[in-house]
Amino acid sequence: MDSPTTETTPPPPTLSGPFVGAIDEGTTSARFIIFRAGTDEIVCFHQIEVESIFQKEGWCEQDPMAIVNTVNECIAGACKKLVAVGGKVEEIVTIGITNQRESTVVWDRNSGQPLVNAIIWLDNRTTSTVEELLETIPNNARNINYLRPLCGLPLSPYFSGVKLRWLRDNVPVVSQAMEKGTAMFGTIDTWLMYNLTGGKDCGVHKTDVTNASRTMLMNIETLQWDANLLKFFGLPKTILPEICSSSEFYGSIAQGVLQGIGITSVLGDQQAALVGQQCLAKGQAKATYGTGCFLLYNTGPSIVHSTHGLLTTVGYQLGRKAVPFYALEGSVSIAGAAFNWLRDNMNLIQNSGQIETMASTVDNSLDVYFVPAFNGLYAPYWNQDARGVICGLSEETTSEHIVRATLEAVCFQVRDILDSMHKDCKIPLAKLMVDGGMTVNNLFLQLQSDLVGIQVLRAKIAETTALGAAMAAYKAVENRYQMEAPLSKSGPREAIKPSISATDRNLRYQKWKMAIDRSLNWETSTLPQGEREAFDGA
Ligand SMILES: Nc1ncnc2c1ncn2[C@@H]1O[C@H](COP(=O)(O)OP(=O)(O)O)[C@@H](O)[C@H]1O
Ligand SMILES: O=P(O)(O)OC[C@H](O)CO
Repeated sequence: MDSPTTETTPPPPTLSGPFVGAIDEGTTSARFIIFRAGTDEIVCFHQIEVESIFQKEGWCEQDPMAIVNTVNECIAGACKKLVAVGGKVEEIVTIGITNQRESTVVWDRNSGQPLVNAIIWLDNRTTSTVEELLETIPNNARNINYLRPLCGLPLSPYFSGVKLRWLRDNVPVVSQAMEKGTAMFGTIDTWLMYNLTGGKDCGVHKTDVTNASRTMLMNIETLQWDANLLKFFGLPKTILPEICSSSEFYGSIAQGVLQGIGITSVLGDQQAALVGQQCLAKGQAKATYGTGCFLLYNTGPSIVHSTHGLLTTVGYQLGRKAVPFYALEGSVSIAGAAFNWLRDNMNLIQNSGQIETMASTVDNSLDVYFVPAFNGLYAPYWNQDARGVICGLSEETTSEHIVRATLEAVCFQVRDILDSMHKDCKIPLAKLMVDGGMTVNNLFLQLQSDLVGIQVLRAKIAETTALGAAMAAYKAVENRYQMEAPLSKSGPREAIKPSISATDRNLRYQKWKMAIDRSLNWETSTLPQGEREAFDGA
């Protein structure tokens, strides 16, 4: 008789914690990433695209409930993967939130339901609101920098206060709720926090200093809502969340797989990337290239007011009693988004993997310059009437030249910002830390280094934004954690150095400036009298 065989099942894999989770709710996608605590090691993650709704030209909205549902799906998906690789969800010690900034949600205090779709940061329906607000500035000054001493920002459709004012003026359900005291406002961090911690039943209504610094309603010195700013925008204080530091206990998750786990950090995504890149000392800077591109320069505890078109913003405040660190920011609204446009509107590419291949088949852009000012130009121009232009087309121009010119457009916009930073801070940057979706593209990073004449250092991991939120969250629960300590054991960052001459670089930059001139004020430019009559009569 055969002896019975004993079937041995392999023991399940084990992976010990502690772990830290980070929600990164970006403009194009949401993700939940689980890190090994205190390191940049990603254990697993789950990512889902979020749909934008374009109802009218220049408008961009998202469904607030879809944002919450997507984040919950990402959390569930990543936790499932954690278990699959042998980890335990109970070993997630805390989580952090990082988010697309300025995007504005208004909801009802009683039902917890949104009153309107979220107005996304790059929506420019509020151009006329800015015009109306400019009219109210004393002495007919019409100065976009009027509020800068208070909030560090110029008047622009970009910021939440302007979007809220538009909602008050144009959506009766919002203005009525504001009058009755039943409206609640939040940027995406606040909306997520409220829902994750229990919604209408017990959800906390809080934001952090970095997100609040993008509303135009927070005083950049006191870090509190400012009565004069609220009066200027005609908004009631009752709608506003409590402002907290970027690293402290906010509340606990009310239900789902992470029920009971605390949320201990909140940072706007660009500030989170500053932390994730460990730009934690004055004089360090990073650029994140995603939908838009955002360059932040750490100015330490001092507030530097830009006179060259940059924003003054809170970089981070890592604890209730911690000293806040500030940053100068150069914001570019269209970076990777220009490639989405080449794909969806122009059919020039099918996917982002093709960008580098196509652009590499030509030696240069054949003197083509593309200013993708689809919704105006942000820093340093702040010209809401600028529109996109492609200059220098010839019979020889091919799709490849246009794809390459699109990469160069992002690089030139970063040069615009670095020139402003140099003027504001006097010290030129020696190197630039880079991260974000576009930085997988090697040719792009070489062009960036060439066109600015600076060494570019690629981040070790692509998810520096989520990492920054995870670091700030862990700091709130683990006293011994040193954020400045080396995160990665995998050697130094990859450095990309300039390979063209200064003369070549400057000539190309002059051409870029000529293209910028053609793009500025396009929307409000009038035809000369004779031509206008001919046009009207046609
Ligand atoms: N290889 C590439 N070359 C250039 N751009 C790219 C490449 N891969 C992705 N992108 C761009 O990067 C953006 C996505 O980056 P990501 O950091 O995920 O954005 P976000 O945080 O804004 O959601 C998209 O706009 C996409 O067009
Ligand atoms: O979605 P991203 O990464 O392009 O970031 C959006 C910014 O926070 C807008 O200010």
